[in-house]
Amino acid sequence: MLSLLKRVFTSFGPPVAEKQGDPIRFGVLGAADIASVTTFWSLIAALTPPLALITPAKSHPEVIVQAVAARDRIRAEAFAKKHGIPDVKDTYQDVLDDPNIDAIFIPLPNSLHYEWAVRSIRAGKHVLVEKPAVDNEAEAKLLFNLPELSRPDAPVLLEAFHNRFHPAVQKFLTFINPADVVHVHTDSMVPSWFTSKDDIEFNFKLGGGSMMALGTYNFAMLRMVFVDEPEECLTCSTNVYADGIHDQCDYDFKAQFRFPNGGIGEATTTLRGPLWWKPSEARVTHREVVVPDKTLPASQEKVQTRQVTLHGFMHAVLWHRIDVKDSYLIRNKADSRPVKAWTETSSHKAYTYRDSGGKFASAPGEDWWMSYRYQLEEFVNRVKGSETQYWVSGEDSTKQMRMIDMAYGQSGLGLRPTSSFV
Ligand SMILES: NC(=O)C1=CN([C@@H]2O[C@H](COP(=O)(O)OP(=O)(O)OC[C@H]3O[C@@H](n4cnc5c(N)ncnc54)[C@H](OP(=O)(O)O)[C@@H]3O)[C@@H](O)[C@H]2O)C=CC1
Ligand SMILES: O=C1OC[C@@H](O)[C@H](O)[C@H]1O
Repeated sequence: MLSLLKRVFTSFGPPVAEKQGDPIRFGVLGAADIASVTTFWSLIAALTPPLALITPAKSHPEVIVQAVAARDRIRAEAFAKKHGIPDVKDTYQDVLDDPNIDAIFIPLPNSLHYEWAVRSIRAGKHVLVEKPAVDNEAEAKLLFNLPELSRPDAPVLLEAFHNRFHPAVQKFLTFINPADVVHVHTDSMVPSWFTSKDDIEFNFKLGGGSMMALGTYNFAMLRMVFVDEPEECLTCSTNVYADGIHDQCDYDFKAQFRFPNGGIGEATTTLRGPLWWKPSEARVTHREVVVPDKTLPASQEKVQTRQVTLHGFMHAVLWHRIDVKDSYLIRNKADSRPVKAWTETSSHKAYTYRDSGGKFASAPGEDWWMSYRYQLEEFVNRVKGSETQYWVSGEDSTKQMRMIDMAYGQSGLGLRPTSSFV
């Protein structure tokens, strides 16, 4: 308990690193802050820039949050003062036009990601754009194939899929054999008192919907578990506020996808969940496989069925647990009659890559690093031309948007609208 408190406390108030070398100077577009809070969701939303960039930047020796702009300058000034950001600009474009700024963080409503990412890249800036990267696959194809991105000195562009960078998620994947996966259940939620109809998450024009806000994390887990893309969205049922205004924005959904190995991936999310928050969960069931066992007579065989569950795939720094359950059976080959059955279970945690071992074992990190901090580490590595251990490519983000489109297509709510910006 003490170590949990210490870890969480330090993750929100990390030690401040002395800035060194040639730090990357970030500009932030938008200044959502506590002043604009009306619901718990808007509190979380107001925390997006602090969580995703400002806090992680404190402990990173090569990152400075240099400038911010908001639609309202007074609000931007208050935000800058509160977070110790030196420069306030009058407009988002002014941030992009500042030669002192190297990288742009885009925590705007989803429908504005495409436009401001394109503008930033055209201004020669590196870009960290909030998830979902854009509104739909068509936008993703345009954004991630911008000619500026294939030049030798191309800027770095990353969809801020923070949880994927956390060692817990990577460790979880090491227990899975993708070819043998038959079923994956994923769920994520926030309680109903977190949200209100007025949140941007329920505004269709701004790219709202629970699949965009939370479900995309479930979808990414499915894609990572199968190491493949879904062939079809079999079902997608949704609920909406049917009031003539919010009708196209799901406040919850349940979708099922078929993957190329025949396995089924299921995602369910709600922005109007029960009172108590429940950590996100990914539960993977493998098919039965024969395990060689030389101690058995030739007439018998040993089979194993594995289930792997990651509790807390979104906010692993707060708490997570990986449960591995192997069910074994020794049976007669001739008539499948069971001879002996038993179960072996183990639980694992990985707050650092040292803990997780495997191919990323040498990657840096502390147990109090949030997923956002791990993400920032890799973003900086890319910008500096250093090796990255883990990355979410533009191709990956485009496939992610294709999956979201599949689900919205199947749901009948329709794809999120494409930007008119060219
Ligand atoms: N990684 C994370 O932890 C989280 C990520 N997100 C993601 O962050 C992004 C922003 O979502 P969220 O934080 O909920 O958003 P907010 O409602 O807090 O809005 C973010 C900012 O968007 C700006 N904005 C510009 N145009 C508009 C407009 N037309 N309507 C409303 N706002 C506008 C506002 O900036 P200004 O100050 O200039 O007025 C506002 O501060 C989304 O992509 C979401 O998916 C959301 C929650 C958590
Ligand atoms: O995108 C998000 O939305 C919901 C939040 O709980 C979460 O922190 C964030 O990543």
